Amino acid sequence: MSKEPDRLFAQPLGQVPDFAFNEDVVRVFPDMIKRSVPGYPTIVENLGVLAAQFAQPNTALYDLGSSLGAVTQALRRHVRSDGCRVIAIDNSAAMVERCRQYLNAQDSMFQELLPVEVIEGDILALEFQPASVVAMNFTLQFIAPEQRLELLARIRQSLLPGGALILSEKLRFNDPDEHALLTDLHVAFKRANGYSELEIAQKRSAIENVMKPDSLEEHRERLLAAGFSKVVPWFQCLNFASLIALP
Ligand SMILES: Nc1ncnc2c1ncn2[C@@H]1O[C@H](C[S@+](CC[C@H]([NH3+])C(=O)[O-])CC(=O)[O-])[C@@H](O)[C@H]1O
Ligand SMILES: O=C(O)C(=O)Cc1ccccc1
Repeated sequence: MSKEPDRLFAQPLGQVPDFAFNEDVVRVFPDMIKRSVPGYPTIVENLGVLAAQFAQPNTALYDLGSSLGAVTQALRRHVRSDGCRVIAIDNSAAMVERCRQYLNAQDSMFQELLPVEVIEGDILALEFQPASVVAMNFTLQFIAPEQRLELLARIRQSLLPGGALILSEKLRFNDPDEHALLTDLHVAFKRANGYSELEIAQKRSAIENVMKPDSLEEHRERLLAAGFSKVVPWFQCLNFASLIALP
């Protein structure tokens, strides 16, 4: 499968277009996300372990904004509860097409994997079925800020007792010094992973209009407003974190 390195922002682009999950991004996505998101492999691997603790028999497990299905693969490998199925959804046709190929490859390599359905669609228009695990791994930050609370409230309503939402996001920080420090350290992480100053600068301007991170405090308050009873951060690496929200 694709091992193509991410060079999408290596040449001067003049006007940098807004970031979109198109075919060019799909081709380099595994490399891009690993070199851009500190802790990403650890989060994905442990998401499967966490999900296995919350999964209830005969329920749906959602992977919202599934991209190439990395989280779906972890859910299928780790969850052992009877009668569970994974529903992966993404609104990028290019992502969904490649995701289905990766999942077919996973099917041919492992036995006893959970069944999976991959939907090309908008999570804002999704009719949720009763679910025990909802994973949103770096997807909420791409949803328009004014639509986030309603989406989380609908997820909360679909969650069964004993289940959980696992939410991973890039964070903003209310304290300007903390924000500057962790942003600088994230740039150092990208540099250490081989990105040039030009690549880092052009990617920053590509995502600034389409990806709007919130602070941990904003996440906690909104999750409580959406009806969740408890919010527990379980991972943070620099300005990237993952939370467990309990119904
Ligand atoms: N409204 C929407 N409806 C459906 N999908 C959407 C929507 N908005 C954005 N997306 C999709 O959400 C995904 C976000 S990437 C998730 C990584 C993955 N979870 C991973 O763990 O590898 C995060 C990142 O690239 O930083 C993209 O595939 C979008 O097409
Ligand atoms: O690259 C960045 O700076 C990010 O914040 C993460 C990211 C990763 C992949 C696509 C878009 C944003």
